[in-house]
Amino acid sequence: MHILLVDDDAQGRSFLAEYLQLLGHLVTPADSVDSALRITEEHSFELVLSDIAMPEKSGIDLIYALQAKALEHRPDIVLYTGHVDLQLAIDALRAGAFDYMTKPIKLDELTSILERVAAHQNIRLSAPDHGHKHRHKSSFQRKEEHLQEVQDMFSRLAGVERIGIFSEKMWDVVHQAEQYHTDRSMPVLIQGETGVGKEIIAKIIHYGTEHSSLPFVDINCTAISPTLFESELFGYESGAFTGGVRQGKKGKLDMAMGGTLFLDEIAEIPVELQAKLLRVIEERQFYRVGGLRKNKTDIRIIAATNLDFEKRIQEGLFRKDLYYRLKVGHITIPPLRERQEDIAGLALLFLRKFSKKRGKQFESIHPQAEKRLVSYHWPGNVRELKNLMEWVSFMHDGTELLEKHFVKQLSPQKPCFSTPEKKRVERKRPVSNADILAALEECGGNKTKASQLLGIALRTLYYRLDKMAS
Ligand SMILES: Nc1ncnc2c1ncn2[C@@H]1O[C@H](COP(=O)(O)OP(=O)(O)OP(=O)(O)O)[C@@H](O)[C@H]1O
Repeated sequence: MHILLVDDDAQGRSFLAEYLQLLGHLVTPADSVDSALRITEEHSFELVLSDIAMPEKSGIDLIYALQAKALEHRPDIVLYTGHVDLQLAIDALRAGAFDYMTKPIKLDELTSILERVAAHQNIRLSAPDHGHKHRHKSSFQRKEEHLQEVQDMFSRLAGVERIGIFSEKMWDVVHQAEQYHTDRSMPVLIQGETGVGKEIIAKIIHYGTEHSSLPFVDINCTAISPTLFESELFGYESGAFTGGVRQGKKGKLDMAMGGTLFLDEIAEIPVELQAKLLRVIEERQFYRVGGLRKNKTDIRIIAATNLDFEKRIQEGLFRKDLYYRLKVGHITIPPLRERQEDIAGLALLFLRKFSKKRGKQFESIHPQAEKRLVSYHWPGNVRELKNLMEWVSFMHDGTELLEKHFVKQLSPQKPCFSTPEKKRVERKRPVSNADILAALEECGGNKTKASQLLGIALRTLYYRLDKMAS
């Protein structure tokens, strides 16, 4: 890579330059932000590696100045600083830095960042070209190679199932998650529509880069009744309930000790439990149901929601103090339709995975089919795309995914049922699994239509289907 190295300290600069050259990179040094900006007018770089604190302008000023320039090729920017300051790191990442390091720079950390920048730059260079069929195909093949590289890296880093990241917006999200991983005391709130990948990001925050073997315990706040919620979360002492286990039971807080408690769908936690949860987070201790002894906690809290928190607060359904306590760290995952660069890569990843599982041949996606996938609005986000690819590899076979394989499954932009509200009011009993299957059949497998027919949220339908499948 061609690296622009910006540091006012000549000694530090030459030490770093020497190391980067030893790794085979071409290094251009600069001693200030202004001189770096002048150099970028004549040369193009894959990486700008810069100190944050410099006498006149800072590394963060450099990010903004580079963003304002119409560069032919956009470099990734990595900043470093002598102060361990999480806020500064967050500011740098928010400004658009690719990553952040603290001095003294650890060479293995630097090497791993360089590898990630190289993979990221490769993805940029292989952005799909929709103009010409043959160019399109070769760019797709290049993308497949990089996809492999990136997936391998993520399965290694996060210790979770293979994930695909192809858009800059998602790379930014992943970098923020890795940054939050470094401070366990900071609660993190993840917001985003249903199916965008909030749980995956929660796992990256938890597992981080060193494959944490500490527990990751999740609790779905919508799936448990208020009475059970308390015993699920706090556990109970022996004799607390008639019918409870004689020797008592550990709660999720106990199970998550030393690790992470992931509170999914947090905005829907009953109001009466919010004060108790706030107390646990603030005091880091809790009572079991029926217990007299205080138990200490040492857990990281990550919460997620797809609801509008501000609205819940205004409606009196969520405590403001708990909201602010949870969102000390904060990540928003954009919906899939706002990161279209992810769609083709993820579709191919899922298509191959499910084809392999079912002994089918699917290997690639026809450009017309890709165009259709990319232009669809994906109300169920990545989960909907994943389910669609599973359905296709179940129903069809071939080497290339064609538009006709899936087009009938896509829901129209506008719901086809004009009176979903009326239907919702008419339903008096809870939706059973049989109702769900019947609705899906009636709607030809289209989940958006089926959820409207049933009068339940699309995400509730996905949740119920996941439960039925497991
Ligand atoms: N980047 C990705 N790569 C691979 N799979 C992904 C990615 N993002 C999401 N998925 C898959 O999509 C599905 C939905 O993701 P996840 O459960 O993390 O979403 P969520 O935002 O937590 O949804 P909900 O709000 O409904 O709980 C999962 O099966 C997950 O594995």
